[in-house]
Parts: sequence; C-alpha cells; structure tokens
Amino acid sequence: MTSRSELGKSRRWVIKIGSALLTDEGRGLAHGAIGAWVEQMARLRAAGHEILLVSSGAVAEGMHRLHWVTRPHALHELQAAAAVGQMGLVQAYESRFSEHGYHTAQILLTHDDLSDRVRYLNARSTLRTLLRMGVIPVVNENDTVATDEIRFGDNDTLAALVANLVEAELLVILTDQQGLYESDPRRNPDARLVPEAEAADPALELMAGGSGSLGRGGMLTKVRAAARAARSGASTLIVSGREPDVLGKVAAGESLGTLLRAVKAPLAARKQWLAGQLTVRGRLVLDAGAVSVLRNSGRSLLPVGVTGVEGEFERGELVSCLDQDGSEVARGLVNYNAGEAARIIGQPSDRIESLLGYVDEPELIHRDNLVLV
Ligand SMILES: Nc1ncnc2c1ncn2[C@@H]1O[C@H](COP(=O)(O)OP(=O)(O)O)[C@@H](O)[C@H]1O
Ligand SMILES: N[C@@H](CCC(=O)OP(=O)(O)O)C(=O)O
Repeated sequence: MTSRSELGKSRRWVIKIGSALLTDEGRGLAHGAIGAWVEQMARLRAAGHEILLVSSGAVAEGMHRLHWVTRPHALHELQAAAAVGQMGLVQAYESRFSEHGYHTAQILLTHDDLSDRVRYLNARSTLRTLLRMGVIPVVNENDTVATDEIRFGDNDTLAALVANLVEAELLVILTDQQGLYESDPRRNPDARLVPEAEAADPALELMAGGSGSLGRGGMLTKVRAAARAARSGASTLIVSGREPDVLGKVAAGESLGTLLRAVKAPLAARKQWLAGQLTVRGRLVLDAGAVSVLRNSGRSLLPVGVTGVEGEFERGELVSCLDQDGSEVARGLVNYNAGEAARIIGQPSDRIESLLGYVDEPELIHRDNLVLV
C-alpha cells in the first residue's frame, strides 16, 4: 500500500485509541469525544469497512470512579482499577454504537492467549466471526489478570498483534499528537512532523520517546507496533484523535498524521504467530555461516552452525538465534531441550544419535518454525 487514497480504501481497519485521548484530564472518560469517534466508525462500517477497536482507558476510568488522584504502583490496585474502569469503557462504547444500530463485543486478552497456538487460533476465529456478523469488537488487555509475565505491556503492541491476528490492512493509532515528530514535541516545540516513512525503518526508533502522562508506551511503542503490523501487511497511521472527523478524512485519502508503510511481503500466518511472541525461553549463538544461511537461503538451522546455548528451555519452546555480536537474527521453536542442544551443537546432524542415544530431527530448528527478525 503506497498512497493515501489507497490507504483510505482498506477493507479491514484496526483502530486504537489511547488513554491520553480517552480521559478528560483525569475527570473520567471523554464521553463527547468517544461519541464522535463512534459516529465516525459507524460511518466507516456503513460504507463497507470492517472495524475492530482497541481501546485503552480502563485504569484511568477506574481511578476516576474510585476517586484516586494518583496512579497506584501496586499491581493489585492497578488490576482493581482496571476492573472498575473497564465497565465504564464498554458501557460507553455499547451505548454509543447501539445509537447507530451496531452491536459491540468485549474482547479481553493477555499475551498468554496469543502465545498459545490453540488459544490464538480460537481468538482469531472468534474475531473473524464477529467481523463477518457486522459486530464491532472492542479489545483491551485483560489487565485484571495480567501480570508482568503475560502482559503485552501497552495497547500499541496489543493493537499490532490484533492487526496480525485478523490480517487487517490498516492500523490507525489515534493519539494526542499530530503524529510522529522528529523528536518529542513536548520537549522540543520546533520538532517537525514525519509525514511518511517505511515501517521498521530503524531511524524511527531514535526519534520516538516515552509517554506524555496518562499513556503507557509513548511513541516508541507506536513505532514498534507499526513494524509488527507490517509483518502481516498492515500499514500504520499515527494520527491525532483530536482532529475533527479524523477517520472520515483518512478514509477520504487526506494527508494527516504519520503513515508508516508496510512494504515487504506479509509473512505466512504461522510465521506471523511466531514473530508475535514477546518472550523467548533461551538463546542459541550462531556462527557467521549459519547466520548467512538463515538470512539468505531460508533453510533450517542445523546444530553444526551453533556455537553456544543459553537459558533453560524444553523441546518445542521459543528460542532466539543470535549472531556472534549478540544481535538477534531469528526466532524459532527448538527441536531439542537446552541440555540436549548443548551436547549436539557444533556437530554434524548424523552424529546426533551417537551423542544423545536417539535422534528426533536432524535440524535444531526446522525452517517452518523459524522466522527472521
Ligand atoms: N517523537 C515523538 N513524536 C510525537 N510524540 C512523542 C514523540 N516522542 C514521545 N512522544 C510522546 O508520546 C505521547 C503519546 O504517547 P502516549 O502518552 O503513550 O499516548 P497514548 O495514550 O495515545 O498511547 C505524546 O504525548 C508525546 O509526548
Ligand atoms: N489496558 C490499559 C491501557 C494501557 C495502555 O497501553 O495505554 P495507552 O498507552 O494509552 O494506549 C487500560 O485500559 O488502562
């Protein structure tokens, strides 16, 4: 997808609205603004676009309802606030969408739900079914049960993984700035807006800073989300949710915000799922020959090209493949546990049986279970 007018024609949109926009300076949800976005989304839906909403704001709304002035640090208090506030969020969306004749569906996810292949496939078919039925899914992180190990951490990441899940063509991130600036405009008022770039361009991360106030991720997580979304072919638009009729203008092809274009061919579905994993169990250090084979010829990783094994992992778990400088080259599901891997690395595959007393697979990671990063 290259031009703004093509962008506006995208069939399936994931729209993410951040806390910075949703909350009225700590005075609860911005009901007027929510009404306006819902009206715009309803118009898009009526024009034939499929809409999936990822909405933050549960913690901020919960704090408001509980009369808490400062954001708590304790996880159980954040979880309690999210549980209270999520009620307000879904109430607001359900009532506003119903004014336009649309049903909404609440989807609360943790990263665990997407890292488990079976739950991932279940979530995908439920979301696709809802979209086919014309229902608007309203997705948030399941903050009430999410602990550090199983959380996405921020809704930009969640929105990108949802865009992968449903193979959306466009991810729109509505935030409190006009888009990505060359540096944080709160610190540098002269910073210039970046109108367009290629998603995953490493230069973008250097421009992006952390969050302003209420949000969690800031621009950095938005730029990274665009790189993730591009893996399934979705371009990302970071744009101000305060722009009147912002979604209508995007659909009409107007040049607003920052467009981060997906340019590479999308990964196969199973590889997208692999690439979407946020945590790895261990690391394999590769020699230069193995790095080159993985990067250039798409072949499997054999034990002979591995020089080191780090961490504790079981067969079938996700490990990271590093080059000799420690930079990540690929990720994949490993065929041997950490102890076995340590015994067979550096050796030709026909020696696996004599080293371990048995042989499962000749490769350490099969190419179908391997994704370049
Ligand atoms: N290069 C940048 N361009 C624009 N905003 C930036 C940049 N770097 C950091 N930011 C900050 O990111 C904030 C938006 O992120 P965040 O507060 O997490 O919002 P949201 O709740 O919408 O996710 C902006 O208010 C801004 O201060
Ligand atoms: N799940 C949290 C949102 C966390 C979050 O990422 O917020 P933001 O950076 O504003 O999108 C909530 O509903 O409060």
